Parts: sequence; structure tokens; C-alpha cells
Amino acid sequence: MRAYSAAQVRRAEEPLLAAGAPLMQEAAGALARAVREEIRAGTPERGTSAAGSRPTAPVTRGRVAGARVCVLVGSGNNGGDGLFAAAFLAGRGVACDVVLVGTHPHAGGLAAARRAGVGIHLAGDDDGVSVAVRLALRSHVVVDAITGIGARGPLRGPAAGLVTALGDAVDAAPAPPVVVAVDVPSGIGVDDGAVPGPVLVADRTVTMGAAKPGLLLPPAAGAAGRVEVVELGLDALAAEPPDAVRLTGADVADLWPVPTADDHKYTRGVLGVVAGSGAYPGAAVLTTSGAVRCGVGMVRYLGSTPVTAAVQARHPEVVAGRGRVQAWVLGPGIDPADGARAEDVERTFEDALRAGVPMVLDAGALPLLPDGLPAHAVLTPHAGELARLLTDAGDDASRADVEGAPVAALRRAVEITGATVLLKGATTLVAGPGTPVYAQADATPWLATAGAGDVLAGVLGALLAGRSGDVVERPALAAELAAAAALVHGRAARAASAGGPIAALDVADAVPGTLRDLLTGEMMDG
Ligand SMILES: NC(=O)C1=CN([C@@H]2O[C@H](COP(=O)(O)OP(=O)(O)OC[C@H]3O[C@@H](n4cnc5c(N)ncnc54)[C@H](O)[C@@H]3O)[C@@H](O)[C@H]2O)[C@@H](O)CC1
Ligand SMILES: Nc1ncnc2c1ncn2[C@@H]1O[C@H](COP(=O)(O)OP(=O)(O)O)[C@@H](O)[C@H]1O
Ligand SMILES: [K+]
Repeated sequence: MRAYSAAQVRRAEEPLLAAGAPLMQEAAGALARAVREEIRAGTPERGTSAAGSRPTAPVTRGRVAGARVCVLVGSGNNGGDGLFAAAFLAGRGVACDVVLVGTHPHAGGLAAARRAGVGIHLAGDDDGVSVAVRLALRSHVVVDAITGIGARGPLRGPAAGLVTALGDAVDAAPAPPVVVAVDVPSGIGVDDGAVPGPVLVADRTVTMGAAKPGLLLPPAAGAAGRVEVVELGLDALAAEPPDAVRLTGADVADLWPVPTADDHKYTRGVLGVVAGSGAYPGAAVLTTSGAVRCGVGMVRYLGSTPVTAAVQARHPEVVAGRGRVQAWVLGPGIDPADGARAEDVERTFEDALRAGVPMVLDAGALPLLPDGLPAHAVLTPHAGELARLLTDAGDDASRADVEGAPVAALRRAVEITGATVLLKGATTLVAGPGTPVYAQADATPWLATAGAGDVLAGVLGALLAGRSGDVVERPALAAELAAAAALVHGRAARAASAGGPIAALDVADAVPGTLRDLLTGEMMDG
């Protein structure tokens, strides 16, 4: 999924609007269809529960007549989409109410809604807000058409009051309405994914023409629910670089190296691993497991005799000692204050830099880095490690700062280091110099467990080893491959979990099945 900024979308719409294309009618039609789907998917209980708080007749599966919909309408074209959709729905027998949040609603849309018999209400003051909340709570679906790509800053005035009050009421409702956002949840940072003020959390977002960055990027993406793009024929976007990207399973199938009859283990890629130490031997096992399970040609491990023995007890195929490699993983389970191990990392890093070999720099390697790294070096910090990296470079950043504005922190780290940076989290973000931000939300919160990051380092190392030559030739590929590794790691965690707890090694063990499903097209997205 490729996401474009508000300005890019406006530019792409211009020629179509100038030619008289009925974009708003198409947008409103698609929105009305989505609302009808939500009504049809609703169970009969939803219509009657809430301790009888809904005076509507129960909605039978598959029918929309008799359902109630409440549309929150702002003063711009986003509100226009909502008004025309309300008119369509009323024509299908849906009981529609519109709550006007701004003073100058779209004139054509308002006239159409009135003609269709839609109830029109005003949320201009506290009384209006109370009425609107009551209308919304007795509805099956609430449509948020307050602001779209024309929003500036946090919601203000009555819009802010209504969204705050309604958000609280929906949270407390025993049978809350389904919330469908038009284009974006009103109040999010459309281009940067910020949440600067109140936002009504949506179950589904129907976005017009193309996805917007705020629908993919945290924290705003968390308010968007399922995102559905309505095709409006914005062909001009095909020639533009997207601002944000989310890879799908099919993208990963295209990126993952698949051996052919001409291959042998050395052409498939050899990964060198400097991970684990006397204090953290497990990191060596987890990192090599992640790599071995990806089907890399060979893994070479560099570490002390007892840690090497632990690695080989789990994976007899791992080879001990130096040799030619196509990529490195440096740092998991290594304390930068552990002189001998830090020296192993630094020495190998210098060799890798000279040889021009791609590398993953994780955990203990991060504080040892010089500036001016190549884009084929991929740093894999979590938010705490990224905050430290920025602070060491002279920016004053806390973990909370990184979590509050992760994209800005990520971009800053790329700027400072020159490297590709993968920021781990519930949504894993990746960017390199000049690349879009990749935002992958493929995992399960069960993945937040010790050692999971070591497995990711191994998976990414294996992928970089397999595509080493391509990465060196086209360093921007490193970011895409890192996003692909995050997808595989996240999907493997989901497969291993199936709703229950997992240990890091379970994630590595689920990688072969996950890759098989992705490569054979048996794993669907979503
Ligand atoms: N250009 C077009 O013809 C199309 C536009 N479309 C829709 O139109 C939207 C863009 O429309 P607009 O450019 O009119 O802009 P919006 O409708 O997104 O927002 C503008 C309105 O919101 C108010 N507003 C802005 N910031 C606010 C804030 N922080 N708090 C409260 N109110 C705020 C403004 O005063 C103005 O009334 C898209 O998001 C999409 O939904 C679609 O219908 C497709 C076609
Ligand atoms: N809430 C969450 N939901 C999904 N994945 C998460 C969540 N929190 C963390 N993760 C993932 O779990 C892994 C944790 O890695 P990391 O923090 O490096 O742990 P460790 O250092 O113990 O290996 C990362 O892949 C990260 O993206
Ligand atoms: K909206």
C-alpha cells in the first residue's frame, strides 16, 4: 500500500476536477456502500442490545432498511462526501441523521441530504453536542466526515468538543456504534501520523484516491481501523514517489531470494554473525536460528568456545570462525562495555565497511558506531536505543519523545548516521536516505518478548546475505528488504502465537512455514 501526502493527492485530483470528473459522487457512493456493508455485517443483537438504548427495530443480517446512521459533517468537501452518502443511504431506507459541526456545510451535499429526508442537526454548542452524542449512540454506524486532507492542526471548536464527548461515550457504551471515517479519522496529522488532539477511533476508514501517510504511520494509524482505498483514477500518482509504504505478502514474495538449480550454498549467501557473549549466550542461538530458518546458504558464527557450542547444539549446520560472507549481523547480546566482545564487533565492522558488505547493526553494536555509515548498514534499535543514539549524537531525546513522534526520530537518525534505520515496535518503521518510510504492522503484541529482536536481526541478516549484490548496487533496497524482514518476522510471530503466548525461538521456528505460505501465495494479507 502506497500512501501519498495531502498535497500530492490534491495535485493528482486537479486535472480530473478540471475535466468535470464527478469525484465526490464516486467517493460518496463508495462510502455509502461501505456503510451498508457494516450494517449488513452487524448482528441482530447489536441493534437491540445496549439495554434497550436503541429505539430502532433490530437489523436483520443482509438488510439495511430500518438501520440508523449518524453522519458528522464538517464544512469542507470531506463533509460533502458525508452529506451525499447520507442522501444515498436515506434513499435505501436507512434512517439517517446529519450533525453539522461547521457553519458552512457543502451546499450541494446539504440540499441532496434534505431532499432525501435526512434529519439535519447542529452541534454548535454544548446542547447541540449532547443531542449529537445521543443520536450517534443510538445509531448502528457513525460516519466521521468532519475533516479530511484539508485539516490544519488539532481539531478546534465544536469539532473538538463533539469528538471528545463522543469518544468517551463510545468507549463507555455496552454496544457501541461502528465508526467509519471518511478519507482519514478527523484530527490526525494526515501527512505525519501525529495525533495532536482528540480523534474518534474508527473501525474502518474509507480513503479517497490513495492512502494517506497518517493511515499507515503510528500513532495515528491506530485510529484508522481497516483501511480501504477508493479508486478515483488519480493516475498522476503512479509517477510520484510515495511518502509512506506498507509491504504486503505479495511484495515479500517478489523480494525474497528463491534458489534455482544453478545455485549452491555460496551463491545463496553466507551470513556472518557476531552476537552473544558469556553474559548473554542465548542471543547467539536466537540470531543464528532466525538466519538458519530463513534458508540462508550458510551461517558463520564468531564467538567464544562455550557460546559456539551452544549455537551448534541447536544448529549443527552453523560453521564456527571467519571466512567469506555476503552480510553480517553484529551486536545482539553484546555489552558494549565488554572489551573483548566490543573489539570483535568493531574489528568486524571495519572489515565489513572496507569490503562493502551489507550489515545489520543491533543492540550492543549501536553505541559503538562511527558517523557516516553507508545505506547498506541497517541499524535495528527499539525506541529506547534510538533515543540513546540521538542523545549520543547531541539531540536530547527520551524514549517517550521517540514513541510520541517516531517518524521524526527515525528520519533524524537516518540523517545523522547515513544508515538505513529500522525502529522496532508494534508498528515497525524503516527508512534510509531518500526512501519513503515503510510501516509494517504485521505482528502480535505477544511478540514483545525477550530475544524477539535477536531473531529479527537473524532474519534480516539472511535476507541481506541473499540479496547482497543488489543492495550494494542499489542501497535504497536495504530499507525495502528490512521492511520485508519485519513482515516475515511479524507474520511468523502471529502464526506461532495463534492467539497465545510465544517464546522468541518459536518465532524463528515458524519462519519456514511463513515463508512457504508467502512464496506459494497461500498467505493472504490482513
Ligand atoms: N477535491 C475533491 O473534489 C474531492 C475531495 N474529496 C474529499 O474532500 C476532502 C478535502 O476537502 P477540503 O479541501 O474541503 O478540506 P476538508 O473537508 O478536509 O477540511 C476543510 C474544512 O475543515 C475545517 N477545518 C480545518 N482544520 C480544522 C481543524 N483543525 N478543526 C476544525 N475544523 C477544521 C476548515 O475550516 C474547513 O471547513 C478530502 O479529504 C475528501 O474527503 C473527495 O470527495 C474526492 C474529491
Ligand atoms: N506491542 C507490540 N506489538 C507487536 N510487536 C511488538 C510490540 N512490541 C515490540 N514488538 C516487536 O518485538 C520485537 C522486540 O524486539 P527487542 O525490543 O529488540 O527485544 P529483544 O532485545 O529482547 O530481542 C521487535 O521485533 C518489535 O517490533
Ligand atoms: K474524516
